[in-house]
Order: sequence, then structure tokens, then C-alpha cells
Amino acid sequence: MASVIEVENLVKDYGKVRAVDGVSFQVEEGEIFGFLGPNGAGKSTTIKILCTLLKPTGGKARIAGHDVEKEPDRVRRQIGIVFQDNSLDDRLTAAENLYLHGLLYGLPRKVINRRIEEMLEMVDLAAWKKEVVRNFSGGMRRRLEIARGLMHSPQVLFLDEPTVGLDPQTRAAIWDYIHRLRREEKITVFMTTHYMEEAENCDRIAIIDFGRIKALDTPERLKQQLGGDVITLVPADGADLGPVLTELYGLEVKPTGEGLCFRVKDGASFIPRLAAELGERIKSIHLRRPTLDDVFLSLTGRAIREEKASAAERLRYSPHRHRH
Ligand SMILES: Nc1ncnc2c1ncn2[C@@H]1O[C@H](COP(=O)(O)OP(=O)(O)OP(=O)(O)O)[C@@H](O)[C@H]1O
Repeated sequence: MASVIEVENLVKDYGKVRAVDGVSFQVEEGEIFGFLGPNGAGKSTTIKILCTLLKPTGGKARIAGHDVEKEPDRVRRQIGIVFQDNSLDDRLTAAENLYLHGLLYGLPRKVINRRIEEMLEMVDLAAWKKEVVRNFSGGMRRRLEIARGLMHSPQVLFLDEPTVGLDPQTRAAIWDYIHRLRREEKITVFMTTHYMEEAENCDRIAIIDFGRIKALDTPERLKQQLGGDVITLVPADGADLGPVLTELYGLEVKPTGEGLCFRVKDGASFIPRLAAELGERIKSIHLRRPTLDDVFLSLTGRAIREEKASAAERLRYSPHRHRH
């Protein structure tokens, strides 16, 4: 199978901040590939370089065999882009927005008209073809943006946080469309997200933090590698049982919003033991399989959902400061 996206040791500096720090990976044809990481991890910067919107400081990236720096025009023909900011023209209808895009890409009028029908059909907006975009909901807009990104039949579709700001139901619907277009258009999808549940939809994900790839595999294998079960324990009297658990069982305990969190090989046999020995001091015990959040936590020592870092915090955590 051919790699559609090839990235080799990519680096991007913004002044003193190293946003992307030697990233390498490959995406195969027809894959849905996710870039998962907290705010400020370097996801947007990477995707912008791949889309020829930013120049890298170092390294190489090729899309469908074309170098993003040396052949940006050829790369642009092969990619569709859906970014976070709304870039539709509110005053135009759905069809007109798509038509403009077709013209911009130099498609023949006949092809444009055919593609408008196909793409609106694909994202279930055919009935809204002649409606001005001003009247569209957030989810409808995002679907229209996806349709527009596909007008020129690109090989790769880039989605930067495609479902951010949408309600859970609409987010699920957007995912249905993404799966459908992979099936029907045989397209490769590269997307960024900081939603753990969404990353589960990807064939493979790269977990990125401080501009570096920490792990890259299928969501299933990443969780398997972590192994065991995750137990969340809430102490009865709010006492900190962390040191006790470490001393008695050699556990690595992390306090989370829900309680004390740790991993064990076999949760089902560990819980009775825990209950027998510490019963009175425990209010509740919860057992579950590892999630991608646990994978991230084990790789970085913190939970992704805690990472709503402010700009100031990002600076504090910038890789340069981090290392020196
Ligand atoms: N134009 C810029 N000038 C200076 N620093 C920047 C610029 N854009 C991004 N950065 C910094 O580079 C780092 C990576 O940012 P980037 O936007 O790529 O991360 P991200 O993972 O996409 O996060 P987010 O989802 O918040 O955009 C951050 O520390 C950010 O503050």
C-alpha cells in the first residue's frame, strides 16, 4: 500500500517556541488518521504545514508524492481542507458556495454542477441547496464545509478539529459522514482532535504532546499495550489513601477529579482483596477498561481533559523552557 502522507522529522519554530519538534509518520491510502493532543500540542501547526499554509523550519513532508514546500500547487490540487474558522459566505446559498470553490479550482462548469449534486447528497443537504447559508445551523455549516472541501475530488481531506463547538449528536452525525465519504470516495482523512472519544473513530492515531509524537498505533492496540484494568477509588472520609495504596500494593496512584486512579493487572480479583483489607476506608470502587485518556495519562503524566491550558500556561510549558 502506498503512503499518501509522508512526514520526516518535521520541525516548526515560532520565534523561541518550538511548536513541532521532529515529527515523523506516514499515512496510508484510505486511512482515517488522527492527531490527538491537548491544546497547544502542535496539531494545528502540523496540519497547516501539510496543507502548504505554513513553511516548516526543518524536515520534509510529501502529499501524494509531492513535496509541500517545493510543489505547493500540486499538493493543493490533491487536498481538501476544513478548518475551525467558518469560511463560508453567509450571503450565498449552499450551491453557490460550492460553485465558487469549483471555479477557484478551475473545474469545468459541467463537472462543478455534477459535483454539487453529489456532494450535497453525500452530506444530506440536497434539500437545502438553494437556501442561504445564513440560515444554517452549526452542524449544517460544517457539513457544507466538508462538501466544499471535496468538490475538486482531492485524495486527502484535512480536518482541523472538525467537530469542535458542535453538540454530541451533531458530532456523531459528522462522524457518520466521514466514514461514509471514506467508503464512497475512497479518500484518506487526516484530522486533529482533542476529543478522546472521537479519536476512537480513527484507524490509527498519533498522540502528540509538546510538539512530539508520544505514541502511534490503532486506538485498540494503544489501550491494549497499557494493559490491565483501571480502578477509581473514592476514600470514605476524604482521606488521602494514595500513600497507603502505594505502600501496601506498590501501586502508582494518581488523584483525578473522580477519585484516586490506578491500574492493576486483574481488577476482578484485586477488588475483593482491596475491600477485605481497606473496606471501611473506602466509599466506592469503580472498575473499567483503559481509555485513550488513560493512555495519554500514562504517556504524559496528566489527563488530556485537564489540558484547557491558557496561552500563558502554554508558554510556561513551551518545549524550550521545558528542556533548559
Ligand atoms: N502564530 C504563532 N505564533 C507564535 N506561537 C504560536 C503560533 N501559533 C501557535 N503557536 C504556539 O505553538 C504551539 C503549538 O500550537 P498549535 O496551535 O499548533 O497547537 P494545537 O495542538 O493545534 O492546539 P490548538 O488546538 O489550541 O490550536 C503552542 O505553544 C502555541 O502557543
